[in-house]
Amino acid sequence: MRIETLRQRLRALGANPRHEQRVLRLWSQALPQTAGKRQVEHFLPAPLVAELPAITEELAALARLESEHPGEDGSARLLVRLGDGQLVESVLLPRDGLCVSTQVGCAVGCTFCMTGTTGLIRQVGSAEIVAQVALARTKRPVKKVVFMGMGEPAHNLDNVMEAIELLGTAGNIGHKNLVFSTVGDPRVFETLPRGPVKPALALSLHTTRADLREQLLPRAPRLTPEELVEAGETYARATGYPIQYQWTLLDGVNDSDDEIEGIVRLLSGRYAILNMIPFNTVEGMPYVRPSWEKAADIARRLHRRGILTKLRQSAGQDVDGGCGQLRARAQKPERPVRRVIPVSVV
Ligand SMILES: C[S@@+](CC[C@H](N)C(=O)[O-])C[C@H]1O[C@@H](n2cnc3c(N)ncnc32)[C@H](O)[C@@H]1O
Ligand code: SF4
Repeated sequence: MRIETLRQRLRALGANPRHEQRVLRLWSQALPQTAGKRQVEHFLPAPLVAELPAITEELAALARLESEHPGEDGSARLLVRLGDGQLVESVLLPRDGLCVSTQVGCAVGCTFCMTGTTGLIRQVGSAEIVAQVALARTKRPVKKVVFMGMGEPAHNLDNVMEAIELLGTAGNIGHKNLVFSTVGDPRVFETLPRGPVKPALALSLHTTRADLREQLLPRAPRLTPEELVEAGETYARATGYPIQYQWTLLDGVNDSDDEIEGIVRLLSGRYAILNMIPFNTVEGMPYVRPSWEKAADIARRLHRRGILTKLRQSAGQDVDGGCGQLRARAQKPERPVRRVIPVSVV
């Protein structure tokens, strides 16, 4: 469902913009029903008050908790069932963060990502994206939302931008705490600066070699690493937030000395943070997770060369590997849970 459809319905029931905002705030912030009910009945037009229980029930049905898989680092993976029965993953991150899904499946087909193996199944509607946040907020506070779950936000831009606008206003999330993660697409660099809520941007770079990037991200738009960084820098300067470059570290593939030199060449002097994430092993994929020592050594070398580098353990990893694995296992219950020993983050 689109948020715009919900807004139209509220307007048809007599809501003015303030009423609309109030209902959206109660929903997206998962505010307590009792306090909300008193406020709502006091402020809203009678036809809307009469319909509110049905609307509240419909919004709750957009994203229901299927199962919860706690990690050992304060994170938890949530398997979420959407209204039509499709499953997506959200992840409760340490420090009040939440990772949400923007598509069921993904058309980009990155060769290291479980979500990419199915192709695109369907878009996640803007209201379903916000519903993931509302659901998470019934469990714990959410002050940061990263669009790093299943799917490519650039391929579902209208829905993602609509959700961002709501989360950054009625949803009470600071704009720089909304993180749009993408393989990069010219439409992203045109659309994001124009929105009323400008999110922070994470660009999944993974290599400084255009030919290797085409192999690893077979159906990503053909922007070269240089073009990506140039467009990212313009956005960073316009918003005042650094670009987070994502680098899934694949042993023997994108961890060479040449790549390190390429990163220094590309990112020196840029308003940027490099997030290195050692590959989360996905069954059947031809990649190896580098040792933590090797990854830490690369991060230290980049630091010494002036590149702000963070080595990250992706959240919830001890309950399952890369994004989409929990969903894949739910679809095929015989798939075993792969346990990985958690290690500290540099
Ligand atoms: C799942 S994607 C979703 C957002 C967007 N499609 C993108 O690629 O930026 C978020 C991040 O997860 C990373 N990722 C996917 N599969 C991974 C794996 N098996 N191990 C480590 N990181 C992985 C991607 O490289 C990307 O940076
Ligand atoms: S890493 Fe992102 S773009 Fe690539 S297949 Fe996975 S979800 Fe899609």
